[in-house]
Amino acid sequence: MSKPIHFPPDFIWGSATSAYQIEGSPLADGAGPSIWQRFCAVPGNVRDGDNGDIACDHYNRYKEDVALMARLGLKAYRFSVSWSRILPQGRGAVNQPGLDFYSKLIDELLAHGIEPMVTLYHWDLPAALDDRGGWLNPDIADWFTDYTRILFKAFDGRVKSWATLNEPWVVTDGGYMHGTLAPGHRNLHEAALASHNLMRAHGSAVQAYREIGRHQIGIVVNIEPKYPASQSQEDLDATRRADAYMNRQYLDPIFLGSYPPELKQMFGDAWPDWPAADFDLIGQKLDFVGINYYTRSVVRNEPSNWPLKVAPVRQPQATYTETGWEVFPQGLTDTLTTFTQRYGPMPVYIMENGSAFYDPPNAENGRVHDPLRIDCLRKNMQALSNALAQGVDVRGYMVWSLLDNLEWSLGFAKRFGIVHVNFETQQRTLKDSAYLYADIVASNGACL
Ligand SMILES: OC[C@@H]1[C@@H](O)[C@H](O)[C@@H](O)c2nc(CNc3ccccc3)cn21
Repeated sequence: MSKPIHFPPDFIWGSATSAYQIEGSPLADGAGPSIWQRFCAVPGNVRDGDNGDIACDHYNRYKEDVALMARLGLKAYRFSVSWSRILPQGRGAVNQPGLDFYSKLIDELLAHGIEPMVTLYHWDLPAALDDRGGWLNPDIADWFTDYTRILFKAFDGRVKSWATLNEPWVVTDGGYMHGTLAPGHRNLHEAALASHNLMRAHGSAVQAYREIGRHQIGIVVNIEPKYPASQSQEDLDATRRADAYMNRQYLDPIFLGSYPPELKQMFGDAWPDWPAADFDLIGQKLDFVGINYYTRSVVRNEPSNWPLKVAPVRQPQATYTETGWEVFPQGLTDTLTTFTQRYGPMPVYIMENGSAFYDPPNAENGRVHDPLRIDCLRKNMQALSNALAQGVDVRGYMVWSLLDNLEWSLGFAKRFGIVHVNFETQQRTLKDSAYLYADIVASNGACL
């Protein structure tokens, strides 16, 4: 028996995207290249040789896309700023046309009554900074802070919600541990260093915001709850290692003043004793935490798997998405209640939640029927409502994603949008899930 679904009257419903995945025109109007421009140019890095040169052409079509958001009745829109549009060299001279684009986007959103929620870094590091070591160079904390100050000064009068980083775990694990994402490194020592520098940069930017800003700032982390495949000690230990590495690595230093001890055990001499002063910087008070939830993982011990010695266990009865993620809405409830138990009550936003399924437009009527995405959305709404009923202070939900877009190294083949994009014609078509989401927004969930 499912529990009654209820959301607070001021609950904020929105959608989320990121710059490199939707904008296109990466070098337009003086912008500099990012590490994703470089990564996509290396054959084999991205499926089908896809890249962000055009993507959803949002750089030119942002007014059309804001009108879509208004058509859906969205109250907020989470987007990221491309650092190298603002600072083509990553630091130094400001590119005014880059600032102008985001200023126009923000004004268009506000004109439609849609709150802009800005992510300052969503993986697209300026290539010029990568040439100076990127996240491996301790100076990046200052480079990032200088960049964020420019945006705080330019937009804090109109932007009331800022997030420093999107998913430092993915940046580190994909970009420096396994090399599956830009900049494509595979090095344990580099992964540890990049991870810590990301957190130093985060703390430094929050510190700067406290001097300049008047609204709220937080961080966005991905949480994938881990469940042991068995109650054997090996599997219980493996589950704890996986949870420490993916879920606690970034929130513990912010809220508890130290990294999970499992990290030193896993990384060995690749994990130094970080300076105590760094934790004062990292531990800046936040106004909210953004959580991206997609799936859970059932974990077993696997000694042969570098470096965590864990392996996922597929669940035979479960539904899996096109990205191989189990549909497990209970994991959303568990993520939120566990967060509150570990770090205490504080405002939380679900900044990403969605699913990739293959839903081609109907040849006759052009409609895009996406029943599996609808089922996933409905179940996640129930799970979110259950977390609220258990007292978790969830303030809003941003569906990932507004548009089908460039799914990083998976290219355009994996589609998360509630709006279908024909990448040849750039035609947008509301999927059935978009109509449902519009009803959810309009009724504040009462339609469910
Ligand atoms: O994969 C869907 C989205 C992606 O398009 C967003 O840019 C990114 O913020 C995002 N994060 C996750 C969840 N975390 C994750 C886990 C393993 C690999 C990659 C991402 C999913 N997504």
